[in-house]
Amino acid sequence: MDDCRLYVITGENYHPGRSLLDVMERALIGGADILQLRAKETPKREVLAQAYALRELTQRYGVPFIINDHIDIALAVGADGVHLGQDDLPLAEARRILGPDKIIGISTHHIDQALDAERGGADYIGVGPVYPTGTKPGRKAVTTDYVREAAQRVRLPFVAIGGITLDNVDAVLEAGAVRICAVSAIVGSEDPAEACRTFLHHIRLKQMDHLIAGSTCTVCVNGREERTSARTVLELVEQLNLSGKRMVVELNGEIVPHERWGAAPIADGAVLELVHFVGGG
Ligand SMILES: Cc1ncc(COP(=O)(O)OP(=O)(O)O)c(N)n1
Ligand SMILES: Cc1nc(C(=O)O)sc1CCOP(=O)(O)O
Ligand SMILES: [Mg+2]
Repeated sequence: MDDCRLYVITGENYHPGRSLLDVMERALIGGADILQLRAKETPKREVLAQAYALRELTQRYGVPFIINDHIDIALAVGADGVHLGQDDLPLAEARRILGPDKIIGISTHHIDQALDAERGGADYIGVGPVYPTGTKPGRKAVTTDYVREAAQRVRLPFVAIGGITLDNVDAVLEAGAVRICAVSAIVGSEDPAEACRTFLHHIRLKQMDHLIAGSTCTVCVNGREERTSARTVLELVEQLNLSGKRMVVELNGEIVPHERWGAAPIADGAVLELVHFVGGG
């Protein structure tokens, strides 16, 4: 999952007259590096047949294959894992059934759900819907604010999903996503291979921006912008020559206990308040 950048999900209603296998193979040719079978309105036996066919296709391209919702189908066809939502089988049960090696992805719409999934042993999370989308009508968009929050606070790989198109993907990447997931913008496009190539081009350009900016990021410390290569609160405190000082550290509005400084990640845009006690008595 770490290396995946472009996650493509099936959506048969988006390509009338073109076969599922043809469209998904075009996505793979364009560089999709993880595929999910999601078929909400299809009879289960048909989903099973589609799953066998996509298992064979993804194996040919050496790409992980995930089944949405149906753990039994994932096991039957030897898929690499499943994707589960907040109302699907709980993560712990799914892990018990699937064992330690299968990939389990969990949809999240709020940071608390993301942190729960992380603690519960998910392999990745979905963060969305970033924008309103006809693929999940009626779902409130979480906006790029949640993407930004996930980028700062979640250590697990996450994929941004929901209403992402070639017109808005830069804003999602700018918010800190490094993995993009899409249905309609890819399988509904005239040329899914070209759509994938263009998504990947945007993703790589953003990766290059990060490299060019070096390994530093901009954080706001007590109201002042600082560039830092620190990746944790502990490293930042050391870089500011404040080690050993009695201090309370607030990261993005939350106090970080001293024993967690070494594990508290700092990402671009982090806001820190370092309250440093001077003198005694
Ligand atoms: C990568 C990814 N993220 C989110 C979802 C949505 O899953 P869920 O919330 O269970 O909703 P349905 O897809 O089942 O309608 C997903 N499938 N994949
Ligand atoms: C299936 C799904 N899950 C979402 C979530 O936020 O959990 S958004 C979504 C739809 C993604 O399709 P499109 O790229 O066409 O908007
Ligand atoms: Mg589901």
